[in-house]
Amino acid sequence: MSTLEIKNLHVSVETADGPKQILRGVDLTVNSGETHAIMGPNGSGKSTLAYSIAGHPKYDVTDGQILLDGEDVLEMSVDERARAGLFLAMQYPVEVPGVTVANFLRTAKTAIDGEAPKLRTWTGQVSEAMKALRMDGEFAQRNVNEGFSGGEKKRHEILQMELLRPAFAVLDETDSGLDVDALRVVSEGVNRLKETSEVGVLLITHYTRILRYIKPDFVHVFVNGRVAEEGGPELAERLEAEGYDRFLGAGV
Ligand SMILES: Nc1ncnc2c1ncn2[C@@H]1O[C@H](COP(=O)(O)OP(=O)(O)OP(=O)(O)O)[C@@H](O)[C@H]1O
Repeated sequence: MSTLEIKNLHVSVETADGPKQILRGVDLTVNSGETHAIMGPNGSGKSTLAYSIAGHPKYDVTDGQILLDGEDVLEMSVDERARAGLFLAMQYPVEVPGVTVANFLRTAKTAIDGEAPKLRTWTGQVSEAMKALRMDGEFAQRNVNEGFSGGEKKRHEILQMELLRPAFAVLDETDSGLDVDALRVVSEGVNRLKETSEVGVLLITHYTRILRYIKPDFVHVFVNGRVAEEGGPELAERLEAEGYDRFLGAGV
């Protein structure tokens, strides 16, 4: 069993007006096999947490710790974090012109495992995962995210996750922009990984609809760079019914 611990995390970002403090003391522990939903109003710092875990250079950790089984994640480079088992499905996946999906996936798998996967087994795994995600086979020959629709980009993020089989996956608004069918297909992908591995999931979302497919064990409400409230799945239902007014008025 693995544990991802976030302790008293403070993060600032460099802006045109100087550094801006975004995270102001986040504490969160995710164990293998658990699913944690992170909800909260726009601008409360959810993506900042995701990028800080992944190691985006724009985000400066000014205090606190991120530990993976006691190892200091903040000392690791981005690729070391990926090899250690951390995965981020991005809110806005970037285009990589000139690199096909097939090449990208195989290169990532090779970098993470330290050896190239056996071609025949790998090709079979990729086409099976693509089929399960209702992705046309020709996708493998397209350049990463180039001309992909919003839904196709999100499916591609989940395809990577299924094939790379991380210890911890952070899904940053993977549900946004998906139609109902795509939402179900993407959720099934996450659930397949949950059923066949001990993955711990941090699911950033604005909507409870994805939580009907991917059942969270815990829900955390982010407000103004901190966790303002924590609870079980019922908390998500309450937020949907009541909104965030009670937090915003309280000056948390
Ligand atoms: N590079 C940056 N330059 C300036 N401000 C930034 C930058 N990155 C983040 N911020 C600011 O930090 C705050 C938190 O942003 P973040 O994207 O983490 O919030 P969020 O909770 O994910 O929001 P949303 O729900 O709208 O996606 C916002 O006010 C945002 O404008």
